[in-house]
Amino acid sequence: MMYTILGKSSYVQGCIPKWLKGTLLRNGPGKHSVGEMSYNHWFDGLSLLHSFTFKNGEVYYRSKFLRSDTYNSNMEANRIVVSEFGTMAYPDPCKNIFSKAFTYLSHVVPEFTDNCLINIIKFGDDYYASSETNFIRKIDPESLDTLDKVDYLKYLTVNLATSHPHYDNEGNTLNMGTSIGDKGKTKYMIFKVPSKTAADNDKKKSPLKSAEVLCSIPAHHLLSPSYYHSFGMTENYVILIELPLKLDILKLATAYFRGVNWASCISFHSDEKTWFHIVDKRTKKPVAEKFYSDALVCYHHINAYEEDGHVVFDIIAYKDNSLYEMFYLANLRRDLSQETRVTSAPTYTRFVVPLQYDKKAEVGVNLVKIPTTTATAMKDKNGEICCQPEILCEGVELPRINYDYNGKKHRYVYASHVEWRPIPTKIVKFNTVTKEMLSWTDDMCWPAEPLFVPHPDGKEEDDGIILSAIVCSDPKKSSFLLILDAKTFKEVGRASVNADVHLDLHGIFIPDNN
Ligand SMILES: CC1=C(/C=C/C(C)=C/C=C/C(C)=C/C=C/C=C(C)/C=C/C=C(C)/C=C/C2=C(C)CCCC2(C)C)C(C)(C)CCC1
Ligand SMILES: [Fe+2]
Repeated sequence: MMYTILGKSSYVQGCIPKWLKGTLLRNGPGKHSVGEMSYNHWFDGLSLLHSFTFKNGEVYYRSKFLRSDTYNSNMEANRIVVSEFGTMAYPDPCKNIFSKAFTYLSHVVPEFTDNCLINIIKFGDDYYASSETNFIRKIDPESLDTLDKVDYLKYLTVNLATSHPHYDNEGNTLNMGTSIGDKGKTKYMIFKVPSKTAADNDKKKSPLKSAEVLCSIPAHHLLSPSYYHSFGMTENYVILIELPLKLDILKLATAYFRGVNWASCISFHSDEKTWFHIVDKRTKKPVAEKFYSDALVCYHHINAYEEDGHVVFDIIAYKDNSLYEMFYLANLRRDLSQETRVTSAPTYTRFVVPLQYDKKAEVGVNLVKIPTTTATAMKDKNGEICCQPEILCEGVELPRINYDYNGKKHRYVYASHVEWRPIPTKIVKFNTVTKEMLSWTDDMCWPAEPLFVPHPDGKEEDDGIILSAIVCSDPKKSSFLLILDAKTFKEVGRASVNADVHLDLHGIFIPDNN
């Protein structure tokens, strides 16, 4: 078993920029078996936090498991006793189906997992490890200790919430969640947690106490809300994509005693539309027009911005949900043969939604008036607007931008390059205007999501560096933190870590402003 690791990097090759001060804090699945039992899916693994702290040109590494209730219960039982999205767990495996059903019915609303393995969210001055259930776990960003267990349901009626919030210019956090069956309605809720609140004076109060619902959008179908993993935000609008990738509430409610995992209650409907909801933050209402496109799956929004009366939003899109299938451990263990590869590549996709257009325009006339894009939007015979995207490139995932450009027109995107396998081998910088791609790769190196840190005196969008934790699959070499010049994508330095580094998912950089 792995314990806390804390140490100074054993050696630094190249250099660590003097101005780089702060902590890179990341989250991801770090343990996929407990005792004799294993999870079914890579996204189910127990959260392992790790951090790289930059101080006086040196790098300090730290790693700790999130001591969630899920982690503690599993460790105590020496097996998996709490269900995750891809693994249904039975605390008492000896029970027959009837007693399982009884246990289930006597806990009509079972306690969901607090194994928050996806990302780190900042609410007010607090940092939380997050997943997509109603629980988040406050953490100490310095020691990586696990603190309070926070239930969104105490403050808002959200049963699920994303791990990819947005932060506005004032530092407020905006996130989106799904409220299932509250007052007979299933709806998507956009909520805002102010950066500075009355809770600042009372450190014991959660910043979520001041959470405010900006807008609620009813789901198209009461019993089958869509799954979403992130959303987009411009200066004035929030973009929610209602995917035809849907949760079936009736199936979810019976999954436990049917002996299937929750993931089997999600399905992709290739014959349905993908709806775009554009919410005006000023009026707190969605714009009246109905915008849609063909069926697609999206986990990560890249960025969104306003241009000449249009909302432009960039996402990583797929033709189906095969990415989730690819990450089942049985598929990962299998030799990566043709059948286990994703059947649909991640594509950098741009949609353009016209907000101001000639309302008398004929059916079939392109309403997009931005000359630099091939994305279109046309009225159909029902008066709804059908959008067709522009594809900018293929094979990129885990996208990051210079976050100072979030909501504004960006040019550069940093991402993992995906070659039809779940193993990352390359990170890239993509220029959305010239379509030029710069890349970094090295033998037996698996780079994590590349994160951009701006230079404090930077003038241009790409003035800064890229940080990525590299897992080295060569047992003779150690894993390291990679630093690239964001402009040239050339290596500035690497700091080797004398410990096992896990392949993580997402994280944030916390600048040290002192
Ligand atoms: C509360 C509730 C519940 C539960 C839930 C849960 C439990 C959830 C979880 C969830 C989760 C937990 C999710 C996750 C997700 C994730 C994702 C979506 C991710 C993505 C990723 C990616 C995309 C990646 C990629 C990559 C890598 C990593 C490496 C290599 C390469 C690549 C780039 C491919 C239910 C439904 C039952 C009911 C209702 C209520
Ligand atoms: Fe994500």
